[in-house]
Amino acid sequence: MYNPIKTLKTNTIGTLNMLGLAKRVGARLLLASTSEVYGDPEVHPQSESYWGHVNPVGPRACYDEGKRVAETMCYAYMKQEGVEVRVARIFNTFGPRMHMNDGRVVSNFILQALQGEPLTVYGSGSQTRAFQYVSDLVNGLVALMNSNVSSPVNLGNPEEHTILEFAQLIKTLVGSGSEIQFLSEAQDDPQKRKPDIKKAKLMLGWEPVVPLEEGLNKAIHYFRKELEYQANNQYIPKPKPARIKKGRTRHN
Ligand SMILES: O=c1ccn([C@@H]2O[C@H](COP(=O)(O)OP(=O)(O)O[C@H]3OC[C@@H](O)[C@H](O)[C@H]3O)[C@@H](O)[C@H]2O)c(=O)[nH]1
Repeated sequence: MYNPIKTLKTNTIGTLNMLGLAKRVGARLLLASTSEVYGDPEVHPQSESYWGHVNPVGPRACYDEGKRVAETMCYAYMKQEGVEVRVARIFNTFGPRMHMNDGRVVSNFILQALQGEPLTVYGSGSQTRAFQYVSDLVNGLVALMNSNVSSPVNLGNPEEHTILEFAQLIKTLVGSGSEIQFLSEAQDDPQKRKPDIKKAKLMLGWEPVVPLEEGLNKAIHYFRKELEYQANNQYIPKPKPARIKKGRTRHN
């Protein structure tokens, strides 16, 4: 996490401000919550009824606990002030126009594979994740906002992969000769993660439709173009014009 305190402030004070605004103008508020509320789960797959297993003082805590309290605040404002809330628990999502350096596994592996650098697997790579394409998420969020479901809903793709399998898949799709490099395990890294999406299917009529490889090919295409663009548009600073001194004009 780049800035834990800012992350915590955004998730707590930011959500509080938005809830106050929603109350004042009578708006329905969408909270982009996260699968991180389940922490390193003891239940698999994770359904919305699971309370989670988060280390409150670990390195992920500012994000995880920040989102957990954001959910708490939503339901306090709903019950006490009548604010309408919709809470999406979003699982790992990717697609074109994601930030190249956001540090998550999809962007890291694609960039590394395209640049011929080693793909950095944290730990043994046996931990699992389920990756969702961005347009599926957007459709789920629209369906949620248009529904009358005020309790939390998982939005994710339930197709589960180990991180090592995922590294190999990216290498194949990119056609890359990069090696796989094993680095030390990230502290408190969830070992398994897969959404139970029964609730979204039943109550929103929603499920992901974009196959993983199709989505990854679109993301790879985007990253390739971005790298080409950056290589062709290096910023070359122009020499500054000479500074003209203010003050009395000198007459020599
Ligand atoms: O270079 C990398 C980056 C990540 N990883 C591993 O890949 C897995 C996925 O890590 P990511 O950083 O992409 O993100 P996570 O899945 O842990 O959480 C992310 O997606 C789900 C959302 O709910 C969270 O809000 C978001 O932070 C982890 O096990 C991580 O250790 C690597 O092995 N190498």
